[in-house]
Amino acid sequence: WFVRKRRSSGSVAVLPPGPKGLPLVGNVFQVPGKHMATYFRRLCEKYGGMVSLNMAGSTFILLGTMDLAKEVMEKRSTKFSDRPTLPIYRYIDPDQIYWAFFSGRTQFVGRKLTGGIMAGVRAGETEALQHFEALTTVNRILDNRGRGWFHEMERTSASAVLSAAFGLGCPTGEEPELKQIIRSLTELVHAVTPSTSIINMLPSLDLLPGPMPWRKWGAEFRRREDELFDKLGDHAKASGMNTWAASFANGDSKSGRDTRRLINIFSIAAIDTTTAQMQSFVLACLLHPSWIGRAQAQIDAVVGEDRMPTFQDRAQLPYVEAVVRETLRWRLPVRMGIPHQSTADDILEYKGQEYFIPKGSIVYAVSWAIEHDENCYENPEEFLPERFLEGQKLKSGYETSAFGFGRRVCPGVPFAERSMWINVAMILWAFDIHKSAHCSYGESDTEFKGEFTNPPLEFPAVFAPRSARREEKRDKSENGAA
Ligand code: HEM
Repeated sequence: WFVRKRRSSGSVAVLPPGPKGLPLVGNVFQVPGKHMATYFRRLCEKYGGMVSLNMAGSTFILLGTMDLAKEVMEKRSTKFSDRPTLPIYRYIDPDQIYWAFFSGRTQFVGRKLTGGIMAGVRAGETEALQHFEALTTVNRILDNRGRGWFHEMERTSASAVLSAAFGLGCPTGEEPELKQIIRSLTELVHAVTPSTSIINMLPSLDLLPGPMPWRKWGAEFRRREDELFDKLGDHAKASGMNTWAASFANGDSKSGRDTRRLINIFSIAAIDTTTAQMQSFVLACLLHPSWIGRAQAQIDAVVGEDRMPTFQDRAQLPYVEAVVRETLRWRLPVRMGIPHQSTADDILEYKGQEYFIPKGSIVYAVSWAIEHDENCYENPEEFLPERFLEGQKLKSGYETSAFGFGRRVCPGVPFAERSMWINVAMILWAFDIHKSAHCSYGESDTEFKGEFTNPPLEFPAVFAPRSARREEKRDKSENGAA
């Protein structure tokens, strides 16, 4: 456990500090099955930003400040951009179509294709459909008087992605493809949370021969997902539209490699995260409502009552932008990021001490600590959009850890931020959101799912239309992005 590296200068670098573990297994039994991010954050706070854990021989390095995460994952990205594999991946993704979990050729091709797609998103190509989805959400919440709003966030996030990726909008939430994709996602997120699958914790169990439950489940999961994505791909082809699936299907044809399937991870990575973010936005309205009046005053001044916000208003609505940023900071969906793995030994100087990071270390940029670092954010538990504003303008130099770092940074950022912006703008324009009479929802971890992505657990909320005029105007709103 006392790994040290002697430098040519004669000085000795040691592993970053961390809790004492047991012989052989190290800290394995100290890391909780759920809410790992909270445990990691506590360690980062206790040990001063950088922590190491011994997980039965493999080293976990936790980075709990923005500077550390940028130094390791951005400045040293040549050594820190691999992904650790979990034993369960072998069964759920034998062909490595989930490039988010692997490195090498699939990741390279995936990112190249995504670069082209996101250039289109930045140029506004998807704004019309994102506008339409947000408008549908407002209408559905109004029609249902707020009932089912929680799952509406799932519908709108999934429908926006399925429209862009496959030309398949899901306006009712009852579409079988939407239900299948959400079921798939729930199973996947559960399986890839390091502590929830038995062979992730005890890989030697995988030496047992025969039809073990994880093998049976993995094969069945893959079969179902392939069938679903084949169906979605066929739909995209038949639509003749300029979909993301079409770009993936045509991509990298020189090598003859099948790139069609890479769309799988690209679309599912988009849904759970954006859903969690929208649900946390509503939670912020319930638990920390003091800012809402200021946001609505700006929207009212720019947009008025006679039409709904559109992407064309974005530059005039910095407060909405600040709300999106604060939601991403306050309750981010992927609280401990997706880990990177190092491919070479390294030495890092931090607070006057040299620390050794051995090759093969599994490195977490713990966003849950980074975004609540008291040295960067005053009262980090409060929801205060103003922290991103300077007077009426957005502060310059915005940075967030919510989308990860370096070569693995989330490629979907332009799409994600547009979806969040238009939904937040329209919901604030249309509704006053309150706690329902019997809702005692709080902020503790018990109110969150605590897995790989970390949405709040379902809770009721009251969506009161702000005026009869808005209610009347909502479904007559023109598609302002077109
Ligand atoms: C609020 C929304 C989102 C959040 C918070 C989020 C967060 C993240 C994070 C933390 C990572 C890991 C980055 C790293 O390893 O350093 C990631 C990777 C990824 N995200 Fe997102 N994401 C969001 C939306 C999206 C969307 C909309 C898409 C696609 C349209 C997407 C596609 C992906 C893919 C494919 C990866 C894997 C990249 C790789 O390994 O090279 N995400 N995301």
